Amino acid sequence: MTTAAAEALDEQCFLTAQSMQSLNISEHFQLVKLLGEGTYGKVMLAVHKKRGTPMALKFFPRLSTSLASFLREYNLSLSYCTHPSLTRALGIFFSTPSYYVFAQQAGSLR
Ligand SMILES: Nc1ncnc2c1ncn2[C@@H]1O[C@H](COP(=O)(O)OP(=O)(O)OP(=O)(O)O)[C@@H](O)[C@H]1O
Repeated sequence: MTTAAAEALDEQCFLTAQSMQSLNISEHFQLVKLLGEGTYGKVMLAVHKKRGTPMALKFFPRLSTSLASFLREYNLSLSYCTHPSLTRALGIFFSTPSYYVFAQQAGSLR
C-alpha cells in the first residue's frame, strides 16, 4: 500500500468511527445460519427484519479485536468491493456489547 493510500485509509477509519452505532441485533436482523469462520471471528447469514434483505454479517469479537483493526477491515472491504470477484460490502456496520459487525452481500464466491 502506498503512503497516500495508507493515509486515506486512516482518514476513512477516523471518519467511520464517528458514525458507528450500537445496535441490538435481534431487533434488526434474523440470524439464519453460520456461513463460516475465519481467523478473526464468524460469518452469519442474516435477514434484515424490516426489508427482508439477506446478507452476510461478519462478527469480530470485541475481546480479541481492537476498534482500529475492525474499522480497517470494514473500510478495506468497502474499497475492494468494486472488484467483480469479491462480495460487495453493504455500508452497514455497528457494534453490540460483545461484537463489532459489518455486512457484506451473501455470496457463494468465497
Ligand atoms: N460474504 C460472504 N458470503 C458467504 N459466505 C461468506 C462470506 N464471507 C465469508 N464467508 C464464509 O465465512 C468463512 C470465513 O470468512 P472470513 O472472511 O471470516 O475469513 P477468511 O477470509 O476465509 O479467512 P481469514 O479470516 O483467515 O482471512 C469463509 O471461508 C466463507 O465460507
